Amino acid sequence: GHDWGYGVEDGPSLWHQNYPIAKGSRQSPIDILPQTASHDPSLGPIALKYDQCTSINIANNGHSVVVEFEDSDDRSVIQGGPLDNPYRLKQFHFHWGGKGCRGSEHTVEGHSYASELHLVHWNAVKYETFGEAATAPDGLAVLGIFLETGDDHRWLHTITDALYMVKFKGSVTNFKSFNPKCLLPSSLHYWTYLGSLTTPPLHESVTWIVLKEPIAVSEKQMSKFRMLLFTGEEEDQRMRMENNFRPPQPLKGRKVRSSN
Ligand SMILES: NS(=O)(=O)c1cccc(F)c1
Ligand SMILES: [Zn+2]
Repeated sequence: GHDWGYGVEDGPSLWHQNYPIAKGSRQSPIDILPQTASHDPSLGPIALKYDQCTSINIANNGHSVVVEFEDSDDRSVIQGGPLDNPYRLKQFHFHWGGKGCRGSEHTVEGHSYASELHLVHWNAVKYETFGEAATAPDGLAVLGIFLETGDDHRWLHTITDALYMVKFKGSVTNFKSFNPKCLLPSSLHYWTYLGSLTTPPLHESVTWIVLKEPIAVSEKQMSKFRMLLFTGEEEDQRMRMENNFRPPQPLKGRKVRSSN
């Protein structure tokens, strides 16, 4: 049922009631301090092999808008950097704020961005299914990309133009042959640390790779995300989908490494 959300009655400060790991030792997101992040020369570049990727659909799951991918083989993977294996692309989704407000999950020296894109990958070398990987300490790798408001993003239109089709919670529509490579910034320099899912069940199974360079999107494009609803078509109380981000969590002694 509806056991968690981002409201006053079910928001991030209450998630620990049903998900005690919310107070765990490797929770996400975090506030990243670039000066404290150690430059690790052993950290190679990340490689994104998305050319054969196959998007399937775009859906409103009541918490975010998600684009799912065909993950029955290694056609689209992230590898290198802190990762020992290639991790298979499963889905991507976004977190954002209200009009003109901040909405990213990770922050950089307390600075938050308008939105944050998460590309979710799983370790299909060691685990049979995404579900199994999602509960393993080295099961998932999530690539985080900051979105800041500025110029129109040429390729984000493909996504924002489809959002009207998935306005209500539970709606899903075809979304074929979208390659998320077009959403990457020019630099793949990153910070990396061991963390968790940023929504329930908050499993501590994520190697986070957060790109330093944000991408620019227009306020108009951001406003289209805010026309999505947390609520279903049948519900009479419409709730605009916005501020669907978890605030930074305690670092608890973790080290953040920098690619360079
Ligand atoms: N926001 S996130 O940590 O990327 C995430 C939350 C829940 C499920 C998932 F696959 C990814
Ligand atoms: Zn996310």
